[in-house]
Amino acid sequence: MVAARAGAKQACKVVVDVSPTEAAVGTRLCALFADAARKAIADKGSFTVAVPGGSVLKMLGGLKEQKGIDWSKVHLYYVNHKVLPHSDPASTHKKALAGFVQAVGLPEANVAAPLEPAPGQDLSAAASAAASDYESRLRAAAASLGLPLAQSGAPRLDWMLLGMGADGHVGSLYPNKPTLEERTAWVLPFQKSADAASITLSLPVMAAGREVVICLTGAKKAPAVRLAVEGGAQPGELPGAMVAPAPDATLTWLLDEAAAAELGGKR
Ligand SMILES: O=C1O[C@H](COP(=O)(O)O)[C@@H](O)[C@H](O)[C@H]1O
Repeated sequence: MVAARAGAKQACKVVVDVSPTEAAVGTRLCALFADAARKAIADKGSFTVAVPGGSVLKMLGGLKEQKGIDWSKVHLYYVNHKVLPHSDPASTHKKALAGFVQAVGLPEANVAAPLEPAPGQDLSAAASAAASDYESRLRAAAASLGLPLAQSGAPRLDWMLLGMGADGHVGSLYPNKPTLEERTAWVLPFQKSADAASITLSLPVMAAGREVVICLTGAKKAPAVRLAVEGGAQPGELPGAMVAPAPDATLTWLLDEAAAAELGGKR
C-alpha cells in the first residue's frame, strides 16, 4: 500500500509505502532502486546513491534480479561505515561487495570505500582521518559528476537510502549527540565506545538527497516510525525525524506492516 501524506512537518512530498512482510519490503526496495537508477542514467548519464549497513544492505542482494541497469554509470557511497579494515567480516564495504556489488557488475572503482585504519593506529585518530578522507572524495566526486548542491551546500545524491534503528538513529547519527548539530561538514567521525568508531554522512548530506528513502521493518521500530512520520519527537530525540529533505525532494518511508502498525490515519 502506498500513500502520500501531508501531515508530517517536512516541506517535501512524503510517501508511506507499506508491504506485508520484510521479504516483500526487500523486493520493493530493489524495484524502486532499479527504477530510479534506470531513470537517472537515461536522464543524465549517472546514478549516485548512498547505502546504509544493517538489514537494508542485506536487502540489496535482491538487485541481482533487476535488469537493464548500466552499472558502470552507478556511483555508490556509504551512509556510514565502521572504522575497520575492509577484510573484517563486520565491514559494510566487505558485505556490500559480497552482497550485490560483485554480482551485479558494479565496478569497484565506482564504490567509495572508506580509508582503512593503519595497523596500531589510535581509533579516534583513524576515525577522524577516515571522515576527512571520505569528505574529500565526496567533494571530488560532486565536482567531477557535476552534482547539484542543496541550499545547505551539501551534495544532492540521486538516492539517499537510510535505515533507522528503534532509537531513531540513522547512519551513525544517534539521539541527542552533538553530531546532530553539524551544519558544515559532509562526513563526521563518531566514537560510540572505546573500541568502536565509525564515519557517517552528516544530517545536511542525508537531507540533500533528491530522493530520500528510509527503509525499516519490524514491530520494535513501530513507535519510532509513528513519531518520525506523525511528528511529536523532542528536539534531538529522533535523528530519523530530523532528516528534512528539500521541497522538491521525496521522502519515502518503506515499511513492513509491523513497522507501520502504529501509524494512524490513511496510509
Ligand atoms: O547501526 C546501524 O543501524 C542502522 C539500522 O540497522 P538495521 O539492521 O536495524 O536496519 C543502519 O541503517 C546503520 O547503517 C547501522 O550502522
